Formats: sequence, C-alpha cells, structure tokens
Amino acid sequence: PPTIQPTRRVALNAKVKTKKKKKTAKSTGGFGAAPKKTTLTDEEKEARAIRGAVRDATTALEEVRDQEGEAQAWLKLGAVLVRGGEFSEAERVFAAGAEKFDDEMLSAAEMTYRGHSLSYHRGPCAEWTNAVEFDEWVVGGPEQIEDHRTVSWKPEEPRAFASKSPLIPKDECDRVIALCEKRAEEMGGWQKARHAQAATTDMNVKDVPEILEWFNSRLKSTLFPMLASRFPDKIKDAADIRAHDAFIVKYDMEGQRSLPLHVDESAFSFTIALNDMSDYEGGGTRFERARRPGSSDPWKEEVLNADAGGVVAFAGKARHGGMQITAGTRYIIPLFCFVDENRSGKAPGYVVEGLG
Ligand SMILES: O=C(O)CCC(=O)C(=O)O
Ligand SMILES: [Fe+2]
Repeated sequence: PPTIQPTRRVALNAKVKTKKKKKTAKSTGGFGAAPKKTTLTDEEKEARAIRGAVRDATTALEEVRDQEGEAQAWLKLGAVLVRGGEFSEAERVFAAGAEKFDDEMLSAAEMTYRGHSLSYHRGPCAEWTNAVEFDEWVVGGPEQIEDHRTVSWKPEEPRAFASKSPLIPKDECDRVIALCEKRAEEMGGWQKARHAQAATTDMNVKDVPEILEWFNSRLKSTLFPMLASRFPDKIKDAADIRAHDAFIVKYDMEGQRSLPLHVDESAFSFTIALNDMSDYEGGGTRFERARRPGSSDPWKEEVLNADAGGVVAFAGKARHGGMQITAGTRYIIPLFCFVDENRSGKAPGYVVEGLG
C-alpha cells in the first residue's frame, strides 16, 4: 500500500527554513512563455531549463509508454513538474501513472500531492454572505514560515481567524458526534495511530458515509467560501480549494488530552469545533507565536477556540498544537486544505491532456 503522507509534521528542530529561492521566472510570463530577449537573467535561464526538462521528460514518456520501466518516466515527468512549480500537473501525472502501474513510488507521490481530495467537494462553491465575525491574529512569528507549494507567506502575512459565532448549527455538530461514537463502538474504539508523528484519537471523515455527505455540503456552502473570503490574496476562487484530509478528533481524559506543536501538511487548516467549550476545561488550538495584525507587540503563545459550529482557520505552516484539556471531552474536525494551482497559471490538466 502507498505510504500515507503524515498530515501533521512535528518539527524536530523548531527552526524552519526561511526564504526559499523561487525557481521560476514570473517576469517572463511564467512557465511555458517564450523568452523575449537574447540576454537572459538567471531566473529566465532557470525557467527555460525547466521548460526544456518538461519537454524531455514528456518525450521520454512517449517513447517508453508501452515498455517496462515506464513508471520511472511518469515519476520523472512528475518530478520535473514539481521543480517547475506546476503542482496541479504533477499531481495529475503521478495519479495517471499510479493508475497504470502498481508502483509504490507513484502511489506515494499521488498521495502526497492529491491526498484524499478526490473524496471531498471540489469545484463551484456558494458565495460567502454570512454575517459571522472573526477574531484575527498574525501567527508564525517574525521569520518567514515554510511555504506550502502554491501558497507562500511573507512575514506578517500568515493569519489565524477564530469565528465569534457558529458557522454551522449545533444540531448538525451533535449528529456528527453521535455518528462518530456509534461507529467507534462498532469498530471497537477510536483509531490511535493514523498519524505517525502527531498521533490523535481520530476517524477519517471520508470513511463515514453519512458524515462525508454532510461535510461535503458544508465545504461547498460554508467552509470553502469562508476560507476564500478570509484569504483573498492567496485564494482567487473558492472553487480552487481542495481538502487534502479531514478527520474527527476526540480529546478526553482517558485517551488523548493534547497534541504537540507541529505544522500541518496544508496551505490552510481548519479546526472545526463540534462541541461547546463548556463541555471541557483547557483545550483549543494553541499557536506558538501570535500577535494582533498591525501591532508590534512581542510574539506570544495564543490559544484560539470556539463553541460548537465555530472554526479556527489558519496558515497550516504556522506552528500550532492542541492545548491540553484538564476535564471533559472536546471534539473537533481538523481539515487540511491546499489550492489546486499551477505556478504558471495554466489551467490544471494541460500536461496530462497533452499525453492523450
Ligand atoms: O486541537 C487542536 O485545536 C489542534 C488540532 C491540530 O492541530 C491538528 O489536528 O492538526
Ligand atoms: Fe495541526
């Protein structure tokens, strides 16, 4: 089976890489654009080299299509696309290759880029017309946080938004909890080892059909529109948002009480509260370093939380964790999102379509 990409990653070293050199030249019109000058800047040379590599890998793929070792050619083409920032294309090439070949590397690459996004709503969403207000924080501290593929954050840009009232009615949340507890009973308990590096007591949303149907309608009507409205500079259209992974987590005194500081495998993450804060003591999404937008206050730890149906939505690469509860039970749905986008701006699918 493919290696499951951990959706949370606990940094072994608190220092994350700061500035990453951008590898493509936006100034040339991006990936695929013809160079206009004879004297090329380094960036232009790099963009041209990537275009050449994509061409070579595509040609190599065409040549070996029906031969042994073809899986290697698909992997190579995907890797070249990743290098060029063509992430939507890389995902589709890895997936197309994995479909043709029983190859562990291709399946693992598909899982890394696509996650479980095919199980979740993708495409047109409702308009965000909700009157809910949000508390806003800058998170991640003074240094540049790690990029997540298409979404990169300059210092001060990473945000966390905590809703001040529910986005989802409490009765829907109650039903989800009841369905989870019923399923856990049938399955002999909550899963404890799905995430190797930051294990939670959890259950995949995609594995519980009634919850999945509800969740997808909420992604479309509420959660994706809300996210796009909070991050307009990073998300052009809610229809481009993908859910990499979503699961229900239970914190209680018998099982898991907290979650260590980590970064998520996401551009944007949500913690969706399923029950009220009065049901437990402690708890909440704990950001290692936060302060108010526009302030020069010292960075300090901040715990954000909401009652049932409320959310905390944030840049997933800002270090955070689950604050320890000291009594009661807390249920949340962590949701990890990315944007289906090529750095060139070309419509997703153009490389795979070209392969016929
Ligand atoms: O407990 C929380 O609020 C944080 C959960 C979290 O960060 C995660 O599940 O990745
Ligand atoms: Fe997380």
